[in-house]
Amino acid sequence: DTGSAAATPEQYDIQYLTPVSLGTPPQILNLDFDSGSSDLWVFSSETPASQVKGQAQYNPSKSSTSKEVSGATWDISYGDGSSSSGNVYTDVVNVGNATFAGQAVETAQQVSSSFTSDTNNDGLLGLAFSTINTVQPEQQKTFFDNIRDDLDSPVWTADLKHNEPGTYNFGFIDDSLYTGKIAYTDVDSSDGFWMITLDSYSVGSSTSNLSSRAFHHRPSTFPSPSDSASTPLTGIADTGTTLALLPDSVCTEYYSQVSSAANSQTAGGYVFDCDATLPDFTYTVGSTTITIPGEYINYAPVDTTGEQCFGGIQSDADIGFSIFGDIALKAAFVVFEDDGSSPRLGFAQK
Ligand SMILES: O=C(CCCl)NNC1=[NH+]CCN1
Repeated sequence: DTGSAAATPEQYDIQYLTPVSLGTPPQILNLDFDSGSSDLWVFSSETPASQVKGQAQYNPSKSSTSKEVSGATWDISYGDGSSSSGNVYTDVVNVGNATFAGQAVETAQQVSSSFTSDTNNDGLLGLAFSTINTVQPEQQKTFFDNIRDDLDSPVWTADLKHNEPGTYNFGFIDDSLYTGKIAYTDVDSSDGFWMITLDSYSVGSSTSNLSSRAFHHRPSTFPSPSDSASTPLTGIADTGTTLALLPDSVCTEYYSQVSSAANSQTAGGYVFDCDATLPDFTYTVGSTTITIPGEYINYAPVDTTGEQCFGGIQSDADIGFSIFGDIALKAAFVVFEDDGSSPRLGFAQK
């Protein structure tokens, strides 16, 4: 079995929506595929009308294959402070022809205001590890965990793009979607996330040739060997988070290259003049180097005046790890591989 479906960005690539078929006859909802969480939940006939603003709603009573999971409930909160909760059914779920008959479909009886106002988002499809699925008393499996053994290969891939539709594939690696080689790195799934360590990063036109060998009489003004060219970054690959949330030291290093940049309390992060030229941000996984173009990091205007813009790189302070969100992932072809025992993440240029 394999599946392939489009990942279409909302404005400013704030999130990517993918059509999913639920039930019999098919009910199509557009869901946010989220490698940072593990619940498949949908706006439903059980969602109060006051909390629905244009979203499509899954109606289990209109599906001949839905079954209520008696006594099961779910309740989830996300890193951005949004939340939702409700009941649980199983039903047929089809993503681009990859199908599972008994997928847990979590129906929302409550959604927080940011979901209500997100009118095109009909729910989330979690793709982190099932150990953090929130259904009680019997935890449920993610769509990927359910279909993994039926897939040609135990992988799903993300080819997210800037301001244009990309692709989520299940069960196969489409070699036409990337260039060069895919470099893999081990995943620590102990917290339920696709947590990895990037080998290094660099800001702007790389100074990484200032290796200790090349400048053994390095003037004191040159970066020391501990500079970014060899500093690792540990964080989660999270398709459900819009920005790249990185350590304060990295943010300081990055925005020190942008003369108009300031860390604004009122805006909630680093802002700069919208006409600023931003440096690229590069990260490496093994022998593969991924460059996020500076223009991707000029994320969006702060307000309708369009004078100040909000950065795509922001601080990961108070989270405990970095979050490599869409800003970081859309520059790469990303392979999420899990054979059930030793998960890996693969990165390639494209
Ligand atoms: O919640 C997180 C961060 C986990 Cl540390 N990512 N996924 C998501 N979905 C909606 C908003 N954010």
